[in-house]
Amino acid sequence: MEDPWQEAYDFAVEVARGAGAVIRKAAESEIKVSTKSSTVDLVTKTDERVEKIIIGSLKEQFGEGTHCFIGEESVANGESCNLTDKPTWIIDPVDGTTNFVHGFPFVAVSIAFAVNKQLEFGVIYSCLEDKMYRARRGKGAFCDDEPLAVSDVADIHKSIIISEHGTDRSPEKVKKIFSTMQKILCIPVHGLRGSGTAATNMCLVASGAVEAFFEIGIHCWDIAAGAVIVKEAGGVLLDVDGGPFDLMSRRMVSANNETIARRIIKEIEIFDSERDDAPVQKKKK
Ligand SMILES: O=P(O)(O)O[C@H]1[C@H](O)[C@@H](O)[C@H](O)[C@@H](O)[C@@H]1O
Ligand SMILES: [Mg+2]
Repeated sequence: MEDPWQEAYDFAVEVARGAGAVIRKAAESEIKVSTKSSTVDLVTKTDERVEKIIIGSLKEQFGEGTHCFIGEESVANGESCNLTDKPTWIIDPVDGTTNFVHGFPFVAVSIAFAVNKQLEFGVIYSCLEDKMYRARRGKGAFCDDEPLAVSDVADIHKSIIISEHGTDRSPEKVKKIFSTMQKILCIPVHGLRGSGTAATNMCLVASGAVEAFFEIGIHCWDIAAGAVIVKEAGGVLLDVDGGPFDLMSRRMVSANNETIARRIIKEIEIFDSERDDAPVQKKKK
């Protein structure tokens, strides 16, 4: 078959749009909040409901047996987070749950699709802004129907860099995060930013609004769709140690070009973050 995944890509766009409409509606009512890995790792009924809607629609369309699913809330409820060679959907139903809870206006639905561990496409619907970002491997990145291209800034002094603080507030990690930010700010760069959603941050890199986004502690569902979108917009992805990008490693630098990425990497103070695909019995509580 010439183009085996086009139908799946088109369907993912529609599913993401529908999921975003559910989130927008839920944002109008009272939001009940629970916590997951820490007291600042928030989850709501909407996260769970939207993930069920997305996975339910995908299963109905493509069959249960042939496709695999890695979803943020399913993993939180004990399902496996192993990326195999099978066609696999990687889903963050509400990226930016803290923003959603507080009414901070960046919340995204993130859906990616990988085959043979290679990301084939990514769809990010920034649902409060009503912007649909999408990209297919080898076929370009778009916001709505406009092609996306990363910024052409090569001088770090003329850049805006995004990073986030994550949800692990152990003092030694927070110290490293702030020390890294301080060093980057003092390069100096034009500014540091953060939208509160990794998916949206990657769309900002892809659209040229910022030069880079990096974070340690994110999960595969936060960045899988964004990885395709950044790459197809002409950007680069690297590990925070300068090695190749590894989707399951929970760390990443995405940038408009390698010069900017490597300049940031020089300043990053790396800390441990257990891999998404770490064997379950070895996972720390
Ligand atoms: O939990 P959600 O809102 O899906 O994802 C967020 C991560 O938890 C947080 O660590 C990260 O900083 C934020 O960018 C991300 O999108
Ligand atoms: Mg997320």
